[in-house]
Amino acid sequence: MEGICKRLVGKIRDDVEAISLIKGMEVKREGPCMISSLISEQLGVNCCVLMGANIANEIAMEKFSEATVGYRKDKETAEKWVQLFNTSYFMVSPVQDVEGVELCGTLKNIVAIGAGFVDGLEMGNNTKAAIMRIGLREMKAFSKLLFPSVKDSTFFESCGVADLITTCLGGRNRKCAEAFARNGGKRSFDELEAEMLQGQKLQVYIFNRLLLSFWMKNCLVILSREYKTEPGIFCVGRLDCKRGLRGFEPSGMVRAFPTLLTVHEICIGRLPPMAIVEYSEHTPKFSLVGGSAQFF
Ligand SMILES: NC(=O)C1=CN([C@@H]2O[C@H](COP(=O)(O)OP(=O)(O)OC[C@H]3O[C@@H](n4cnc5c(N)ncnc54)[C@H](O)[C@@H]3O)[C@@H](O)[C@H]2O)C=CC1
Ligand SMILES: O=C(CO)COP(=O)(O)O
Repeated sequence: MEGICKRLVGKIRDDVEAISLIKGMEVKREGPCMISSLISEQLGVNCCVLMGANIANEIAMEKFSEATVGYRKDKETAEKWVQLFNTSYFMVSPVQDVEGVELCGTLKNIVAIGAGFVDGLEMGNNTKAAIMRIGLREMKAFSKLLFPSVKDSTFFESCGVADLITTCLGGRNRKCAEAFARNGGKRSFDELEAEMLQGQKLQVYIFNRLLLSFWMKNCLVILSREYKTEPGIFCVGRLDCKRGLRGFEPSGMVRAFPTLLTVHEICIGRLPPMAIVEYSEHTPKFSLVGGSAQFF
């Protein structure tokens, strides 16, 4: 994104308004970076986001769907985006929660991989629904951990539960994950992506691959920062913000976000596809992130 933005610097007017349709995020050494923030910072413009249950070929066929515009402060601009995108078959609603909307569009892709594993293992609809529900709960918790301003209500908009459902039923991540599980994890995602997606790329696979390293490198930073404002809330596992990384246990993260991290472990071959249910069935130890009601 930075490379693309750099090419635009100096070529656009100051009063330009931007909107990002990119479902993903950059993971930098200093922490996660939302694409809308990156665009705002690089180009010095306000940037909203448009996310929702919007598999492209269905929209191209003008089948009815909904979408969500996430905005920061300026409702008037959000209303303009709504007016611009709204059609008789594409219904757009504004939500003042840019990070929440963008994180929904990002994190649902990880849950979709989990749903694909369930399909590949032929475990049925109840199991898939369970993974979707547990995944949604972890999406919300993880989003709020990153941005405490994220609203619960955002997860009930098109960008939230609706996008999660469509992606887990008909998306590309689900499709490749199904094939991955059918092959017992023996064929890589890169290989399956090249073979099955006809030039399309998996969504946020990179983020997924980096999830664990992101946690290792950054959770202390995030936790310490937030710890100052919300005492007692941000303790994962035996990580104690005051004591630094001493006593840090990756298993604490698994206990707090079993589904998101199990998907990661399966993708990199550390766990077999079947682990998706073995770990997800453990009740997440939300007490580990303390003040659990604030997240879940
Ligand atoms: N296809 C869909 O149903 C939907 C897609 N989106 C979003 O729209 C965006 C585009 O999606 P698609 O067209 O389906 O994806 P795609 O996989 O067909 O195309 C993505 C393109 O981005 C290029 N790319 C990747 N990294 C790059 C980089 N660092 N610099 C320059 N180019 C790079 C890839 O080579 C590829 O050509 C994605 O961000 C996706 O999250 C959102 C909603 C629905
Ligand atoms: O974001 C999407 C649907 O809203 C596209 O989903 P997939 O990337 O899973 O195909």
